[in-house]
Amino acid sequence: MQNLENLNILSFDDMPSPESIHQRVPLTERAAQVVAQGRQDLKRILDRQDPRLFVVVGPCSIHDPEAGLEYAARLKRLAEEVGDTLLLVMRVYFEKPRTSTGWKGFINDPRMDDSFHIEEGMERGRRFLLDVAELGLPAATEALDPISPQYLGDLIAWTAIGARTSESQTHREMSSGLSTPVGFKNGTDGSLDAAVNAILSAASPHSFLGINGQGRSSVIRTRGNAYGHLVLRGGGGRPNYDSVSVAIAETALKKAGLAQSIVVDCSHGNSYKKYELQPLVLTDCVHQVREGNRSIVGVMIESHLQAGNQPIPADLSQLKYGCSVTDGCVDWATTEDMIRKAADTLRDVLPKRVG
Ligand SMILES: O=C[C@H](O)[C@H](O)COP(=O)(O)O
Ligand SMILES: C=C(OP(=O)(O)O)C(=O)O
Repeated sequence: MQNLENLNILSFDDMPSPESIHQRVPLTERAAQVVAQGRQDLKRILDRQDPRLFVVVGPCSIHDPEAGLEYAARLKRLAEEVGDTLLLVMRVYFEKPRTSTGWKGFINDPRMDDSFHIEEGMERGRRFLLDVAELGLPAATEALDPISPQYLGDLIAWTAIGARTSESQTHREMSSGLSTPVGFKNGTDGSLDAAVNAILSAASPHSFLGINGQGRSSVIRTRGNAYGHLVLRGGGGRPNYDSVSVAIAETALKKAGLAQSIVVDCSHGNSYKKYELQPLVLTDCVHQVREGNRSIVGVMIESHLQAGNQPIPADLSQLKYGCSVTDGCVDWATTEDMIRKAADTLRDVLPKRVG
């Protein structure tokens, strides 16, 4: 008989179960407390019980845990300084959705040499998230592979579904079972429909295929996630952070019967992918809030120790320390300046937003 299946599959390599990766990198009491507090703070912001804005800030992707942890330590100090006004959540993005091809992130290829040691990436990714939580910082990530949350979900406080996957049923189903608030990005063409429909879909219970903690194929049945919200990231050649675009997004949410909760991504389409424009986007959003906007609950900034980005060299010893290998980022000095200015501008007005 002819072989008819797996014709394009080279191999099936064993992957440790979520349970065994948890055993190798166990959650600590301190980390659990930080994650739980982060999630609760975010939910209270989304429920308008906490007047602060949340700021998802950090590298476009983590490729070097050492530089990532240096960044996290600096961010923790800044988080303490502005914590009365802004809740800082570190971007810890390990899974990169690509427009066509390219490095797909630290979990997929932790050695950045096309060796694709996913088992190693998952364990080292979990260790990094644990270190960030131990430092006292909540973490945000993009959930791309629907199996990954079983490995990492206990260490995440906020989840993004990206512009390329907000329309995907698989990602909506997964989001309906996630333990964190989930921000759905508008499409790469700038349209809002997919994200609005995603929030509605993820709020409902779903049953779908996945794996359990032992790595066994399972039918997963979810409760639905009540904390879906919209992330405006621009697209289709134009930004959508301005007050008119925000008002249009508010109307779309209202029409769908959803809470008017919006996060503005200062990067991507909102800065025409020019990282150095992010401070201008943030300033604009902060002024909208100062002038009475009530729907903007958070912002996102792509930031690293050093400005810009770099291609991945064949000789990895040539990598510039603390510089993104995916999208361009603002540097640390600019990040501090952006966040301090936002906190100073909003300190006296945010308390009036609650209630
Ligand atoms: O944030 C990251 C990128 O914008 C996203 O992964 C797409 O990247 P690419 O267009 O370089 O593939
Ligand atoms: C991939 C990202 O963004 P988007 O989905 O908006 O392109 C990202 O934030 O890393």
